[in-house]
Amino acid sequence: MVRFAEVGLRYATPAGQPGPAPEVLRDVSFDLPQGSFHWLLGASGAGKSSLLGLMHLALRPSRGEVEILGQRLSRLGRAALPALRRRIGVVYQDFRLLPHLTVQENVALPMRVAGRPEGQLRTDVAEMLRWAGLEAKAGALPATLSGGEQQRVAIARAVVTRPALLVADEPTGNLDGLQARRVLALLREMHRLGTTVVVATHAETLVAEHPAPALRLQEGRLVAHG
Ligand SMILES: Nc1ncnc2c1ncn2[C@@H]1O[C@H](COP(=O)(O)OP(=O)(O)OP(=O)(O)O)[C@@H](O)[C@H]1O
Repeated sequence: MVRFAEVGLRYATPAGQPGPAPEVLRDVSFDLPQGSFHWLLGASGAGKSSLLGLMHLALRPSRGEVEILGQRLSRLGRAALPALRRRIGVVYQDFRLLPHLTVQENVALPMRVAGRPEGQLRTDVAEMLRWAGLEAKAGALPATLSGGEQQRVAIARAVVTRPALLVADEPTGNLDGLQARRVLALLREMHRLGTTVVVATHAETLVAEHPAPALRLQEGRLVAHG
């Protein structure tokens, strides 16, 4: 489902700096089975966001092989990337909702982009809003919602197209304990429904409450997997 083999990642060298930038991920190898749930742990700067960026195809490895949903990136042309990306849901710490669109319109957006018919779109969006406990907020703009509500909109938007892989980058980082638990409950529910889920976090309390296999990074290297 997700396979990394000897992966290295180096960002572009900033202009005016001599030599290549250092590798921020080094020799990272692991295999995540379909339908698994994994925490992604590590100190600030360890490389968690970079690793997630590779998983959701925002980045390409500088060396090694990344295989996502059975597709090897090294063999995938640029033209094939958008279709593969649409099978991956992404949730960010800062929600990244479109501020001028209502909750309902934000959740509908990936379906519009995928060209789904209007009828199916309305049914699926309504179902997602119910699932995320947001029916009463369907017509609201993001700025009028709490952080926890905004993150639940972001999750609904990430999963409305039923992605096979869902990655979340510090999804509870801006939330209090109760809101964080509600957000995590939605991510766990997606896992129960068969989605492969990876959640990067610093929230040790949540991790302790929900024991699951973890990938642990230290200075760009994978130091634990299991
Ligand atoms: N766009 C970028 N260009 C250059 N270097 C970057 C870029 N993004 C991240 N880095 C560097 O890569 C390393 C890993 O950063 P990354 O954001 O992946 O870590 P992280 O574990 O997610 O940290 P945090 O928990 O603070 O979000 C850091 O040294 C960071 O400075």
